[in-house]
Amino acid sequence: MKILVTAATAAEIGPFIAYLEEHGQQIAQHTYTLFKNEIHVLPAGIGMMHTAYHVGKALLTVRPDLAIQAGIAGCFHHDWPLGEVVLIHEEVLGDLGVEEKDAYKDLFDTGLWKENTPPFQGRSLFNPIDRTTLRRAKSVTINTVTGTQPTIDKLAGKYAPDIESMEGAAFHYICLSEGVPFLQLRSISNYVEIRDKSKWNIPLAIKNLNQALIHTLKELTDQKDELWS
Ligand SMILES: O=C(O)c1cccc(C(=O)CC[C@H]2O[C@@H](n3cnc4c(=O)[nH]cnc43)[C@H](O)[C@@H]2O)c1
Repeated sequence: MKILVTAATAAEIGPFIAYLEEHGQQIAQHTYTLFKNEIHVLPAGIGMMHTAYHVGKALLTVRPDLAIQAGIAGCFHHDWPLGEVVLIHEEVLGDLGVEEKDAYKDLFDTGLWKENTPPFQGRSLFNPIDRTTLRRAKSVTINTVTGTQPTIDKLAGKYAPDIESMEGAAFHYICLSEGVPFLQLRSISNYVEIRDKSKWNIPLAIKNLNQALIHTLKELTDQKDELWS
């Protein structure tokens, strides 16, 4: 299988790249063989714009059989442990819309976007693949990391998300539009709360994310024939 592995920053998949260098074989720039797969590695940049451009271009040039987005993320639930890796099965957009009086309306509320316009189902971008042992989670994608109580209340009340990232919805949209099977793995580095970066545990989140990524690739290789049936 040809597999594209993308992250916002190289640091998030640093241990995975080190693993590829040690256990795989480099066959071109950013390209390795591992477990009989051809792995293309792509740090795409933070945010939806960079993800849309770089991942979109890679889908068209590499034509992978599977795309994996791996990254750290914020979590809305304080009883989900820092460092847990989850599989995102549903994505929504959290800050694309208009402010009107005291209310926030997204583009579906305004009528500028219509529900169920492909690849949306309702107002969400779902991943039809669901075959890992990881906890499934719903994520909201935003442009500004949430750090105040009114924004937490707005997002939690409107979308009931588990997780927050800055790229996930763009990744789902691109892969669904191009018909490329995909997985989005997110490791919890922090809680979505009033901002205090000293409480984030990025090293733990990155360590667990990369272990889960390697484990997932091994599992996928073993289950290759039944995965897409
Ligand atoms: O400071 C560092 O050492 C460091 C190392 C690796 C990555 C980073 C990042 O800042 C990655 C940005 C990336 O993280 C996602 N993220 C993480 N927490 C949240 C959140 O609470 N809300 C939204 N996004 C979050 C996001 O997808 C960024 O792309 C720093």
